[in-house]
Amino acid sequence: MDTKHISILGSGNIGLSLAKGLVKAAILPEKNITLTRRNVAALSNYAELGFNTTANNPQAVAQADIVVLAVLPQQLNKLLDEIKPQLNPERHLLISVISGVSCQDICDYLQMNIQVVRVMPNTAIAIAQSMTCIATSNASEENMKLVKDMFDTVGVSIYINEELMTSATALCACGVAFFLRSIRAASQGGTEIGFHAHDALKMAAQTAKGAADLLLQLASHPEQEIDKVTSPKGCTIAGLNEMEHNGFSSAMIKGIKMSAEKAGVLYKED
Ligand SMILES: NC(=O)C1=CN([C@@H]2O[C@H](COP(=O)(O)OP(=O)(O)OC[C@H]3O[C@@H](n4cnc5c(N)ncnc54)[C@H](OP(=O)(O)O)[C@@H]3O)[C@@H](O)[C@H]2O)C=CC1
Ligand SMILES: O=C(O)[C@@H]1CCC=N1
Repeated sequence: MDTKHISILGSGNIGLSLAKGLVKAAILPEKNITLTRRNVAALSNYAELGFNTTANNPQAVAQADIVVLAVLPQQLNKLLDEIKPQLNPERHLLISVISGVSCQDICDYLQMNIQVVRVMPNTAIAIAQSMTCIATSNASEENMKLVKDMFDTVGVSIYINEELMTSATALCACGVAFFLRSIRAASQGGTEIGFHAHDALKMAAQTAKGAADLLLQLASHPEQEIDKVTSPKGCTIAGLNEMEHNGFSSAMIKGIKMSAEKAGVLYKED
């Protein structure tokens, strides 16, 4: 893909994670990536690394083949107003990572039939470990493949129906925070039972990574692996049941449902 130029409009947490991932996976060099934000001074470290940085969105669009929209949902309409004169449906492919905004919402707002691919990565894209969901209502198969190939190099990606995008947001994008909070809680428990905080965090994180890899590498079910840990009358089942009495699974399920509901109204709330 080294002949393409990607402009990421809205280079905050996810936009920068994406840029780092693309470079790390050698999909594109820094010079083929333009990063924008209004406070462009905050991108000075990235300019030093060789990325193009600017606050000028129309100029960034004019340079690009692929335009990534990565602002907050409530910032989108203003951005679309700004770049509309530069957008060319024959040339540009839009990739939107914005939660709660459909491909059709973008075409309707622009009053333009431009190809839009909706992508939901997570921040682990910075280390090529994203779970990325991809959907469209109007992009060509060729462009869908291009986007999937791109995101496959920075983690695992799947196509989903666009109506499941807000669910994917909750499970996979918000999910990073949910699992991190679980690891943090485990480390706090570890400190209470005797480990220094930094040791407890490392031990909890590696334990979580091993547990996830048991599922991914062995293609097994969580309960199958849990059964191997829970010795009869043992300490694991005692701890696990105590957690369940306090609503562990229920809290995670309710949180994911709440996030999915919220993801669905982010754009409309504006
Ligand atoms: N964070 C995550 O894990 C994920 C986020 N998303 C989605 O990605 C989008 C961005 O989220 P996130 O990165 O967390 O948010 P951030 O607030 O970190 O990033 C948004 C960025 O957009 C910039 N921005 C705002 N308006 C403009 C504009 N007109 N032109 C150029 N830049 C602009 C802001 O900088 P400045 O104020 O300087 O302009 C800011 O850096 C959201 O829609 C979110 O739903 C999707 C998947 C995962
Ligand atoms: O919290 C949010 O709204 C964004 C979307 C998914 C992850 N972060």
